[in-house]
Amino acid sequence: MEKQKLYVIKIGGSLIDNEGKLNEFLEKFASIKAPKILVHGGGKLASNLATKLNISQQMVEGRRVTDKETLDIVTMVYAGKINKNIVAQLQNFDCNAIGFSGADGNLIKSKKRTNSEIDFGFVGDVEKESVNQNLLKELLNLNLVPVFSAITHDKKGNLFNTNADSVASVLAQALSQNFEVELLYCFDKNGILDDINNPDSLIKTLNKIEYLELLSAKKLNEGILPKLKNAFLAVENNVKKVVLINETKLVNQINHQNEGTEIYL
Ligand SMILES: Nc1ncnc2c1ncn2[C@@H]1O[C@H](COP(=O)(O)OP(=O)(O)O)[C@@H](O)[C@H]1O
Ligand SMILES: CC(=O)N[C@@H](CCC(=O)OP(=O)(O)O)C(=O)O
Repeated sequence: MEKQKLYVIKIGGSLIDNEGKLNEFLEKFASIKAPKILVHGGGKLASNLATKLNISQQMVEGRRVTDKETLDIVTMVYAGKINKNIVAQLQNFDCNAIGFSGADGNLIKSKKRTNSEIDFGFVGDVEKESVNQNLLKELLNLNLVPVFSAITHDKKGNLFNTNADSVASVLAQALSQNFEVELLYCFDKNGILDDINNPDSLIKTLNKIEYLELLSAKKLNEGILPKLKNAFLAVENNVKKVVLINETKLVNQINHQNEGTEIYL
């Protein structure tokens, strides 16, 4: 039997930081007819609040080192302010959104990140087995639209900060068992650029070998690193289509006009 199409769509800091652009995006997202899940980051907003509160922040390879104070900030900002605002805006566009952290309904478990030379603190890593896909399927069957922040839990009472690109990837991987999943990473560039300063240098398709070449040529840095790592993990784990696109191109992408960078093995 043919699998039903499902979109897993991830948005990040620069869009969330701009109320007007975010609302435009959410109106387009709400208009997608197929089942869909939204995953949001919000790193910029969390960094701004931390600066105001004089709590210094450190990013390593696109991931935030998260001490207890920072965990409180990201929980409030991601699972609170941003998640609830997005849900309210989607409701305004007649999209029956429901907001979650990974702890809600035990939807996404994570394990403290330990496989690194530095201690990231309260940062949790996720894998496709971490996703409670039975509950997610039930929610989608009810025509609800799950909206995820990147806060997860270990089921021992601890919350963890998880990279939002990783959350989107594992959701897409887990749901690929039952759906034909298209994973879209929406961000502020047109896709992967060969020259970060030239918006016309879009790379339309990227396979693993070309990716490793870009890495060694130092053409990829910081925020794009977790995005690409997770994009490749998704295609390696049966996600049907993975594309990195400009956040203004969502409707074109849904209408099959490929405009960003499509990821291949
Ligand atoms: N080769 C590249 N092509 C596109 N973007 C790149 C590249 N190298 C680095 N980047 C940077 O990665 C950023 C996206 O990562 P990030 O800011 O973390 O996005 P988000 O918050 O949406 O997850 C882009 O805005 C860009 O500055
Ligand atoms: C562990 C870790 O790095 N978590 C991320 C979660 C938010 C995120 O990914 O936000 P963007 O998608 O807007 O970058 C962070 O705190 O920045």
